[in-house]
Amino acid sequence: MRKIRTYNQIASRGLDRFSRDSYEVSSEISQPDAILLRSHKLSIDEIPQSVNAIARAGAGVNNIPIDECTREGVVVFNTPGANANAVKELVLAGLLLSSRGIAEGMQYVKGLADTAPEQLNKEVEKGKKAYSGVELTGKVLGVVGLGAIGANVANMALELGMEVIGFDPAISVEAAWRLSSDVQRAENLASLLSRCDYVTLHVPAIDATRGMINSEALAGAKAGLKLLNFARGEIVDTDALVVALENGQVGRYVSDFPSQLLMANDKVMQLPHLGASTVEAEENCAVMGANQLIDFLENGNIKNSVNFPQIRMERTKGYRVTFANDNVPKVLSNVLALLADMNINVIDLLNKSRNDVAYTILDIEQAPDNELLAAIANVEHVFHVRAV
Ligand SMILES: NC(=O)C1=CN([C@@H]2O[C@H](COP(=O)(O)OP(=O)(O)OC[C@H]3O[C@@H](n4cnc5c(N)ncnc54)[C@H](O)[C@@H]3O)[C@@H](O)[C@H]2O)C=CC1
Ligand SMILES: O=C(O)C(=O)COP(=O)(O)O
Repeated sequence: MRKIRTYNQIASRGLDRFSRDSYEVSSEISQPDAILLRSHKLSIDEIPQSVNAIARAGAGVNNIPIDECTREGVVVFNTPGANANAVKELVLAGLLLSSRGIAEGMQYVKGLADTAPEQLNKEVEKGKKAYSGVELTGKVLGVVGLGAIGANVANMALELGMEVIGFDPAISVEAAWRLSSDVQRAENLASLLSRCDYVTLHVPAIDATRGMINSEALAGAKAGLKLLNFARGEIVDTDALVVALENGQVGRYVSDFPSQLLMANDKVMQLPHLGASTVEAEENCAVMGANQLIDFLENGNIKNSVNFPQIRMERTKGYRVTFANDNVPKVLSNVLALLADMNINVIDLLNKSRNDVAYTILDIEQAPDNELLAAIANVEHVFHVRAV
């Protein structure tokens, strides 16, 4: 019986992927084979030795201690694109909320609850001028990060009649294919900020992006910028934002990562972290995360990992062993020499690497015993071995 420890609310369509005959799935398990989670901030102490893999049902993996996981041979997955449409639709809401007096107007109408029915229409007409706004069509939108979400947002904005400028120094080939050729390319963040009425952020929280929207960046922005942050709170330097809101450099800030510092600011609209909270996105992410875990636990295959190479080997016959090692010469040949010494025949093997990590799937003729697994683990530079 394999064990899956869950954190957060994972959609049941995903959990149902684990057959009850072979898996125990619960938020109470103490020695799991794998972890399935969403935004829970996972500390290294919550990852016992028994864990071989962690799947993030979502995009951002800044809640997982990836470097430590890699060192322990723990494969970390995410579910690229599975919630991109949900975020795109909330960004559309953010664009509208920052342009029209929707939230404030609703608040105003609620305040008229005690108005006499025959007076209501008159009061509404009297007050409405305070809530008029501007249209999106013809305005310039800057999209920072053109991955699964950013590309979707950029294409949507073109359909709304906006002019779209994108910035992504590391855009992937697939993302570039998804992007309309009408999206203009900014050479750098400063150039994008200086030209846009609206800017929406869709980058991961990594060292290069934390605080990238700082006082210097904001000082170069077009005055009255409407800034949308549905990426991560820490990408925007909140202290700098408070100043920019005060001096009018930023006209509106909409985010689903609320900050205490911005609570009382009338120019700020803060939502709960709702970007991926739709039935569809929650199901897509949970199913994709569960499928990836199952294929890894049962076959050693890796798809959509953020720290291990992509690898897949068809299962034919024999017994499967996988191992991870530092990506240096001679490790594979040393393991094969060891197998030869032990008179163990190899049926098939596949070896892939990514940065400092190499990973091998090995199908052998006889069932691996503890002695064999220990011998492979003892080969210099091997740091994880598993009989699958
Ligand atoms: N609010 C919410 O509920 C959600 C928020 N997110 C956040 O959005 C982020 C993006 O998600 P996806 O588009 O699915 O990821 P993705 O990996 O498809 O796209 C991220 C893009 O950012 C680009 N990038 C990285 N560093 C950059 C930099 N310094 N400047 C400009 N571009 C840079 C990458 O090249 C990549 O194209 C996630 O990492 C997560 O933090 C994701 C899903 C839901
Ligand atoms: O996928 C992401 O990066 C998200 O931010 C979504 O977070 P959630 O799964 O809703 O806690």
